[in-house]
Amino acid sequence: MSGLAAQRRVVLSLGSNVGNRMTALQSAVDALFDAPGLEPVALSPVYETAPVGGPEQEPFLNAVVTADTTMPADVLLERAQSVEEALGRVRDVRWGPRTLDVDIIAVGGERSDDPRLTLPHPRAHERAFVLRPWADVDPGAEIAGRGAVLDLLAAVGGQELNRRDDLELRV
Ligand SMILES: Nc1ncnc2c1ncn2[C@@H]1O[C@H](COP(=O)(O)OP(=O)(O)OP(=O)(O)O)[C@@H](O)[C@H]1O
Ligand SMILES: Nc1nc2c(c(=O)[nH]1)N=C(CO)CN2
Repeated sequence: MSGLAAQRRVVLSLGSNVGNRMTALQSAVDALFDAPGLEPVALSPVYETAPVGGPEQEPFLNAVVTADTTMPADVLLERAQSVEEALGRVRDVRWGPRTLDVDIIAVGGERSDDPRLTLPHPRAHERAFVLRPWADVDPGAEIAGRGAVLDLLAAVGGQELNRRDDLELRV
């Protein structure tokens, strides 16, 4: 999958529901953009969200980050996973609690069904905690093969989320 790639817009989803959640999100932003290769475009507002799926667990803080890059998608995944590991993420329970989760939602219009990196993210279209902050920073966004983010958001029901205007990510 590696090789030269054109510049394209990438969409990353950040989530935390263990420990100091805001510190985890801000540290993730710092680490993602610390190394060269990823140019920040926008940081969404921060939302407090009820857990979707998995065991009973604490509420999450979620946000979306957009950036431009020429990095191949698999290198981007390595960056995302190394940021998760640096923040102490232990992979145990599926959809369970985590200090930091970095999901790659989209890499331009690329599509992949490789289980190591599925693009667009296979569950993004049904997650208000991804769609709401993404639409905040890019109201015209679309998920390849699924449709407009705002239409998808309107179709998702019953996922509680509250915008936390007292919290702000910075780059
Ligand atoms: N678009 C993607 N973004 C991040 N990881 C992905 C993606 N597609 C496939 N994966 C793979 O999914 C594996 C599990 O990821 P992770 O532990 O973050 O899942 P999760 O956050 O618990 O659940 P979900 O995938 O529903 O968000 C990773 O090892 C990774 O290789
Ligand atoms: N509210 C919320 N729920 C989740 C989240 C998340 O980030 N926020 N992440 C999950 C696995 O990626 C599963 N469920």
